[in-house]
Parts: sequence; C-alpha cells; structure tokens
Amino acid sequence: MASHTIMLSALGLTPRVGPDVAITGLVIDSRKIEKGCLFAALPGTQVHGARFVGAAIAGGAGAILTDRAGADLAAGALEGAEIALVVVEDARAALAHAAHLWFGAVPETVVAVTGTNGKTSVTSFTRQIWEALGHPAVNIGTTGVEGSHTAPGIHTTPDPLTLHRLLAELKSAGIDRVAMEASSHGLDQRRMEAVSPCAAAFTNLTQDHLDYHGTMEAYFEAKARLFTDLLFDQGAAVINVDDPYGLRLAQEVAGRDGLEVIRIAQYAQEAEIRISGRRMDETGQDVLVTAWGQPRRIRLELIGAFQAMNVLTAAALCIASGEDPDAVFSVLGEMRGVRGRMQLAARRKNGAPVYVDYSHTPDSIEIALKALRPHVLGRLVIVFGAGGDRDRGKRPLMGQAAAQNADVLFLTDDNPRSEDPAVIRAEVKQGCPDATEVPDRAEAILRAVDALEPGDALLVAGKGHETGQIVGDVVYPFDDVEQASVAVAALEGRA
Ligand SMILES: CC(=O)N[C@H]1[C@@H](OP(=O)(O)OP(=O)(O)OC[C@H]2O[C@@H](n3ccc(=O)[nH]c3=O)[C@H](O)[C@@H]2O)O[C@H](CO)[C@@H](O)[C@@H]1O[C@H](C)C(=O)N[C@@H](C)C(=O)N[C@H](CCC(=O)O)C(=O)O
Ligand SMILES: Nc1ncnc2c1ncn2[C@@H]1O[C@H](COP(=O)(O)OP(=O)(O)OP(=O)(O)O)[C@@H](O)[C@H]1O
Ligand SMILES: N[C@H](CCC[C@H](N)C(=O)O)C(=O)O
Ligand SMILES: [Mg+2]
Repeated sequence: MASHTIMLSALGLTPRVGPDVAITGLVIDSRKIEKGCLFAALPGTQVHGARFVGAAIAGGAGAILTDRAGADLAAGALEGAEIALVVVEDARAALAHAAHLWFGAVPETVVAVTGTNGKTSVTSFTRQIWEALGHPAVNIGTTGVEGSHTAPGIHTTPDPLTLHRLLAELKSAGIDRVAMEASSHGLDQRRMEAVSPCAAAFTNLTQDHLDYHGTMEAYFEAKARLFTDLLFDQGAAVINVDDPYGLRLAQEVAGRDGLEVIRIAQYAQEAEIRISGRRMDETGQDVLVTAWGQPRRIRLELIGAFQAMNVLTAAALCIASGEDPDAVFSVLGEMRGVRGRMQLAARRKNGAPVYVDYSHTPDSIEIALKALRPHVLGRLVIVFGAGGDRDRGKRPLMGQAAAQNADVLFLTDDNPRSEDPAVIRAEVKQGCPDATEVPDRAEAILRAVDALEPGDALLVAGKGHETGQIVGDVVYPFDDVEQASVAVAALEGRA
C-alpha cells in the first residue's frame, strides 16, 4: 500500500458515524488489515465481509466502508468502537471509485472487451496493433498483463485495488493505451466501476457461468453493463452483430446520443465492418473486408474464421480510439495468436498436428473443432474435460459439441477444484456416451497423440495457456503445450 494518507471525504466517502479521518490505505480482506486503513466490508458470494469487522477493528483499521446489510451485521462489533463508519448503497462501487482516487491518474486510452469467448484474443490483438503503430500499450486479462509492461494475473478482471494500482503504475511508466477484459463477474462485482472506457467491444454470448448468474438473461445484463453504465457517453461500441445478443445490444445502444456504434459481421447484412470473402490455407487466411464501404484485403497468419472477427474487432477498437484506419489495416497481417489459443504445440513425424486451445464452453469447442476441420483430411481427435466449481449445465453440452464435431474423443480432467472429477466426467459424458474416459490428463494426451495417423489432427481443449491443474486446493504443474511435446517425444524418441 502507498505511503500516503487521504481523508475519507477526498475519496468520496462520508462517514455516517465518527469523524472524517485520514486513512493509510484500502483493504478488502480482513486478513490483510494495516494500521489506520479503510476496511471495505463487501457482500460476497460465500459470506458478507461485515462478518470480519471485529477482526478489522482489532487489527487497527481506521474506518469501515460497507452497505446497509453489512452495517446491520456488524452492529455488535461496531458498538463502542471509535471508528469512522461509511454506509453506502453499493459498497463495491464506492470502493472502486475510492481506489481510483487513491491511486490517481490512469492511462489516457482504455478500451474494454466483454463476451463469453474471445476477450483475451481481442485485447491481445488490440495491444499488438497499438504496438505495431509505435505506441507503448498493454492488454490486461486472463493471461495477466502483456505488452510494454508484464505482470502475472489472477483474475480476468482484477479487483479494483489491483486494477487501479496497476493503471497508475502504467500511467507513470508512460503507457497510455490499455485494452482490458471485462468479465461478467468483474462487471457484476463492480471491479472496473471507476474506469470509463472510450471504446468497448462485445464478442458473443453463449452458455457459461450460469452457476453465478443463474440465467442467460442475467448473464447478458451483466455484460451489457459495460455499455450501459461504464462506456464513455461520447465513446464507441464495437459489436459482433452475427451474435443474437450482439444484435440486441446494438439495437439497445443505437439511440444513445453521441455514441458511435461499429457493427462487425460476417453473416449479418448491415455492418460497418463486414467480412465479404475468405480463402483458408495451411497457415492462415486471406480475408476480404468491407470497412465503411471501402473494400480491403488482409492476410492473417491465424487459423479459424473466429480469429478474423477477433482481429477486426480489435481494429475497430483502435480506430474508434483515434488511430488512422489505413495504418490499422496495414498492420493486421502482423497479428500473432495468443498463447494457448489455436496454438500449434507439436507435430508427429507422420505430419499430424497437435493444437492447444482454450475452448472451455460448448460454443468454443464447436467453433475450435469446426475451425480445424477444413485442414484435416483424416480424423479429428479431441482431448477435453470440464472445470470443477463452474457452470454444471454446460458440461453435457460440451460433451455434445465434442461428439458432433470430432471423430475420436478422449474425456479427461480440467481443474476439478473442490469437486469429484469422476462426477464431472460423468456429467460431460451424458453428451458424449462413446468418449474414452482417461482421468489423468497427461495420459489422455499421450493416448490421443498415439492414436494420430497421417492426415489426423488433435485438439487439446480447455487449458490453453494455463500452467497448473487445480485439484482441491493444490495446483499441480501442468501445461498442455509441454505435455503435447512430451507425448510426441516419448512416442518417437527425441531428435
Ligand atoms: C465468485 C467470485 O467471483 N468470487 C470473487 C469475490 O469473492 P466473494 O465475493 O465470493 O468473496 P467471499 O468469500 O464471499 O467473501 C466476501 C468478502 O469477505 C472478505 N473476507 C473473507 C474472508 C475473511 O476472512 N476476511 C474477509 O475480509 C473477502 O475479501 C470478500 O471481500 O471477490 C473476491 C475478491 O475480489 C475474488 O477473489 C473472488 O474470486 C473467486 C476466487 C473466483 O474464482 N472468481 C472467478 C469465478 C472469476 O472472477 N472469474 C472471472 C472470469 C470468468 C470468465 O470470464 O471466464 C474473472 O474475472 O477472473
Ligand atoms: N470470437 C470468438 N468466437 C467464438 N469462440 C472464440 C472466439 N474467440 C476465441 N474463441 C474460442 O474461445 C477460446 C477462448 O478464447 P479467449 O481466451 O480469447 O476468450 P476469453 O473470452 O478471454 O475467455 P475467458 O472467459 O476464459 O477469459 C479460444 O481458445 C477459442 O477456442
Ligand atoms: N475463466 C474461465 C476459465 C476456465 C478454464 C478451464 N480450464 C476451467 O478451469 O474450467 C473460468 O474461470 O471459468
Ligand atoms: Mg480471457
């Protein structure tokens, strides 16, 4: 935490009880209390942080920020305590705004991307375009901070303290362009409430995270917040209108005064940026694009039609935030795929390739397999599983997507977390009864690689860039890309 103090009132917080005090920092976890800090007691999915107000006071907290329910819960702990108490309607939002004021200046241009699939890819491409045009830039999300500054990440959208500390660091390092992922959890939990992106993009919405949001409608509403509540009034909304939810969002924001809407499409008729033709080959694709009526031809060294949509979404974000369209289109050929997204990880001596991809939803499994199909003369093999402590409803649908689009299926484990992996596999198997079950992921990869004949291809889906397998509370080192090479080497001997 910074070595300065700030009055509560200067952070936009007015105490209901006690004086306006200078605090020494902001903390959201009672186990990290420092003397004189403000403890934000936030409502959680497991417990209300107000349960820990007693511990925070004992640890020397100088002020408490909470909501009405929190103030009721902490009433006992607060009795007789000489501490400033701030009670607000939305404590998460208040904390985010306080974090912004605490950490200070943020980069000039922040753009944000939401959607079920494609956020990391689009933010990475956006950063790559900026860098290719000579600007220091980063992307922030699932793969951490990448680009002109690097750091590991924990969440796709960091909590507000981590986020604003980072944004301030970037600003002082002279980095004025940031592309960040806005996850539905992050938006719902107000993690980026004090960030007002000048442009925002929506990639798609398909089933995921219903364990958290309950319904697709609530999931959509969480994503739509980026456009309705956070996006700068005079900014730009970049929306994939091939997606039914995207089309709906575009219609909802269309009437907003001052807002520019940039529709991206491959199939929908009306769009500012449209893919009008494509030729796939071994290493990528030639794409014909019509952008604001002007035809353009681009070469992408990327596999999968969805990647062209991702690149164009990134291009639109850069153009919307001030870059020259000609300059942007001239660098799109330089885009390189994100680690663990359709990554060619290894190749057998017989030529059969092994791709590692982060597809962990029914839609992305289907899309990834369909992207590979035109490149495969023989059989398409998949190794996949579903994560524990995540949407259970998607599991049989993931099985179904694999069964319908691959020829040979190896069903294995993917971060079982607190759940029984056998139960997860059984739920996936409802959608793919003929899949071969191999619980150990390394063995599943080995068996799948062993099965590859000339003309076949393997997709190892679900973990992408991840470097661990989470079983219970333990993270075991595990890397699909590495395992693919290990499997090829084990079967064929090192060169
Ligand atoms: C479901 C979810 O999003 N949970 C996040 C949430 O925790 P929570 O509200 O459930 O916390 P809780 O355990 O109920 O505790 C409530 C409050 O009490 C506090 N507390 C708790 C215990 C204690 O001893 N003292 C204390 O002060 C906690 O710090 C918290 O503020 O807020 C925490 C602090 O910011 C996050 O670490 C936590 O992320 C959990 C670990 C998580 O796994 N989140 C995932 C699902 C997530 O956010 N994923 C999205 C990406 C998804 C995607 O797009 O694919 C992401 O943006 O990463
Ligand atoms: N535009 C897209 N449409 C559909 N599927 C996509 C798209 N882009 C990527 N995918 C698929 O989704 C997977 C995840 O991509 P990416 O990491 O870019 O998404 P994400 O939205 O960041 O995911 P997460 O929610 O886990 O952060 C990819 O490996 C690919 O299989
Ligand atoms: N951001 C996603 C990543 C899922 C990756 C997959 N390997 C899994 O663990 O389910 C999530 O937290 O749901
Ligand atoms: Mg991501």
